[in-house]
Formats: sequence, C-alpha cells, structure tokens
Amino acid sequence: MKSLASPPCLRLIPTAHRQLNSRQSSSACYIHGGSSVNKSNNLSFSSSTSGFASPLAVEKELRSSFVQTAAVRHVTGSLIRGEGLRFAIVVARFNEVVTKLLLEGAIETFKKYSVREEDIEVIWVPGSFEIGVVAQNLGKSGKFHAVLCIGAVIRGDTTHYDAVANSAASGVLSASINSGVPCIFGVLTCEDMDQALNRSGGKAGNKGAETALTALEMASLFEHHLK
Ligand SMILES: Nc1c(NC[C@H](O)[C@H](O)[C@H](O)CO)[nH]c(=O)[nH]c1=O
Ligand SMILES: CC(=O)[C@@H](O)COP(=O)(O)O
Repeated sequence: MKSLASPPCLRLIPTAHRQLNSRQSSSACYIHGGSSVNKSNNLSFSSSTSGFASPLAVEKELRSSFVQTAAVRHVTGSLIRGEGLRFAIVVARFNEVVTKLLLEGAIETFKKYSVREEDIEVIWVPGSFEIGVVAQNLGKSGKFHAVLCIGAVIRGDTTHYDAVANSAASGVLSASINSGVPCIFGVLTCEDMDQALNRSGGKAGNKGAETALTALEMASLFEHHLK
C-alpha cells in the first residue's frame, strides 16, 4: 500500500512541538545599526520522522507552522551610534522633584551614548497633560530624530489621576503617529511618591535613563533603516 505521508518539505513543525534538530537550525541576517551579522537562531523547524500522517493531521500541522526561508533579514536600531542624533526632551514640572531626576537620568544616558549636549533640547511644560501637544509640535518641526516625554503622575484622592495618566499616554502616542517621529513614553504612573522615587534613581532604577535608551534605538532605527 502507498504511504500517505506528505512530502518532507510540507512537514515542517515548530520545534516547540518537536525535538530540536540542531543540524537544521535556520540562518538569519541581523542588521544592527548598519552592520550585518549572521547568526543561528532558535526559530528552526524539524521535519517529522514518522512515516505516516493523515491528511487532516498534515493540514493541522501546516496551519500551525510557518515556512522557513533561506535568510530572514532582521533590522534593529543601534545603541552605539548616538553621535549626530538630535533629541528633544519634553518634561513636566508637576512633581518636579521626580521629573528632574528622570531628566538627569535621560541626559546622562544620552551623553554615555555619545549624543552631543548641543543636540539635546529640553522643553518644560506645566504637567503631563500638556506633553502631547508639545511633543507633536517638536516632532513635526523636523529638527529631532526622537522626542523623549518625561512626567510623573501620582494618584491622589479623586479620579483625576486616571484622566491625566491616560491623556498623557494617548497624547504621546498621537504625537508620535501624527508626526512620524518616535515620541517615547517616559511618564511614570504611580500609586504614591515612594513608587515614583524608586523609579527615578532609587531601588527600581531610573526610568528616564531607560527611556533614553529606547529613544536612541528608535532614532537610530529610523535614521539608518526606515527613511
Ligand atoms: N496631578 C498631576 C498632574 N496634573 C496636572 C495636569 O497635568 C495638567 O497640568 C493640568 O490639569 C492642566 O491642564 N500632572 C502631572 O504631571 N502629574 C500629576 O500627578
Ligand atoms: C494625578 C493628579 O492630578 C493628582 O494630583 C490629583 O489629586 P486629587 O485626586 O487628590 O485631586
């Protein structure tokens, strides 16, 4: 009797479901900040070794898998090419004791990654609610590769917190989409001052520094790969 097994090329199953066959790992091309590196990755597939499969099983397998290509191009921004990139930082004065620390963390990080001081512009606004409109304006100006948005929204007694936090988030997102320039969300949304201080240089690191890294990566991605 003839085997109903499908041709080997159609019997690709994710390694999550099958034992990894190291000889069949796929090759992918990573483009990182302009230079490309060939790397082996874990997205490999192994073909089934059992001889038979019902047509239904084959169809199910095909639906749950994707076909391996010879070389997949991966593109990411770089964190080592900050020089020449220009950044605006919009920072809210509300809860200034926190936002100042976040700003310091961001500037320190930019400098660590070779961004020149003269390529950083800081714009102060009254509160996090006001960040979006300013970020959009700066994004559209064409002067900056990315806009970093810094604020600290801390819960009070009323529902005001939700309004300010949500408006800040959607304002930054709209600014980014409307201007086509990455606007990075560095607004803390905290239950109390302790949480905020922990995230502005305390126990939980400095979120200003973290968002500066995001800004660098996104700026580099747009500058070197997406223009
Ligand atoms: N309560 C917080 C505010 N409130 C002020 C608003 O952002 C805004 O300036 C005002 O409603 C006028 O439009 N801002 C913060 O950044 N953080 C807060 O905790
Ligand atoms: C997030 C805020 O705006 C906060 O300061 C408001 O405090 P409250 O809810 O007590 O008015």
